[in-house]
Amino acid sequence: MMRKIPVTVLSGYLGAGKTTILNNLLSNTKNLKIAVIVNDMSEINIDAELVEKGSGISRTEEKFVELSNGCICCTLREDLLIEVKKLAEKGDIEYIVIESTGISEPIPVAQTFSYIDEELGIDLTTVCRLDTMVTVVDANRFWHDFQSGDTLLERKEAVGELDDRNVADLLIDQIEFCDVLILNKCDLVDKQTIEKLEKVIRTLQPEAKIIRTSHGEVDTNELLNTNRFDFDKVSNSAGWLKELQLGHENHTPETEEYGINSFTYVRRLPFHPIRFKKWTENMPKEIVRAKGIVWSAVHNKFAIIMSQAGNSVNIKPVSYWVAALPQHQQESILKQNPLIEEEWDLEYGDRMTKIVIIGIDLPKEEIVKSLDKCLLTTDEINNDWSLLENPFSW
Ligand SMILES: Nc1nc2c(ncn2[C@@H]2O[C@H](COP(=O)(O)OP(=O)(O)OP(=O)(O)O)[C@@H](O)[C@H]2O)c(=O)[nH]1
Repeated sequence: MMRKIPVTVLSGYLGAGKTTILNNLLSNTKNLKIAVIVNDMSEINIDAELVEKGSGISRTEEKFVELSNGCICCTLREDLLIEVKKLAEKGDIEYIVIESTGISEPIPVAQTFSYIDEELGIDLTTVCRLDTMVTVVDANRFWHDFQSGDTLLERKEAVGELDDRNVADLLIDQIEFCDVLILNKCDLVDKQTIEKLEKVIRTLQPEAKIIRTSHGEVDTNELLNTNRFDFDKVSNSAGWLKELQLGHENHTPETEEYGINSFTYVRRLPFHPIRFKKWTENMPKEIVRAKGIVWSAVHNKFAIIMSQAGNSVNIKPVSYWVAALPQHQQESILKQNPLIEEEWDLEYGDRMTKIVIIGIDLPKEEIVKSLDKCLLTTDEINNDWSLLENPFSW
């Protein structure tokens, strides 16, 4: 059987230091035949030039595949698939490193290597093995970018006019889906700031290996052939998800260094949709990350997902409540999911709100009180909920 080519993917926001890390890596692995796939948004593909010059490795040993005018995660997924397959079939490549654009999300890239693409009929899992998903974070710019509230469009970094992603959402996606997280540019930040940032990132991403670097200098063994990647494991590695799975209503981590803490807000009553929406528009500034399932009184059929990062809040329907499904479906779902059955309420079924809140110096009691004020009052519970106004566009 053909040996599968290991693949490392470098993600990270624009300017975090991906190219610098790649250059260091290439100059330290001169005996390994590495193919580099560089995906740059700009027309001149500056990254590829830098890689070439910086590494000093000849073209015979290196293969550069530049994917132009798009980003790996969406428009050029097809290109990526085809390029990787071509490289693998050539047979003289020992390793593939992909530097994704600063605005690409890691999950679709990982999916490209984990599942067969039905449309193109390409199955990379037979020729490649995703080895490590690396996310590079700029320790100096992180808080500035995270709290900016900017969208990619405002920064002229979007894929197109319809790309409404927020910088904070992108940063959180990259942090929450990785095996190795490089906290780069530590030379520009004082030690205490780095310690605190690392603790926050550790809370957002409890599983990944965190490595502090300056000028992208990192031991190659931390990036290549680490065998760290596992799709299910990394999909469940986000801090908010771990906290949710713990299932303790008032769970508090043992260490609260730097005031970083988290808790889960759980209620079995619905929110008044307008009051809840208002709450999300004025969230306490101490909250860094909040995510969870919400039960809104005008949306009794489907659960809503609320995801906040920095100044960005997304609220949208996610799936039907099991209790809103026909009886026979309910029964088969409950049979397969003892956890849902365990939490089943005789009147409301699986409808409930569970929000994980992660932050710094969180005024927990105040937050809980303000959220409780969004719940339906006893009077409201006794009235017809369907008459409540729906403030959302869906
Ligand atoms: N002071 C300092 N500067 C750094 C460090 N790492 C990278 N830089 C500089 O930061 C700038 C951006 O670095 P790149 O490696 O190009 O970042 P990138 O993530 O590849 O950027 P994009 O391709 O635009 O997404 C360059 O000018 C680097 O020289 C670091 O650790 N400390």
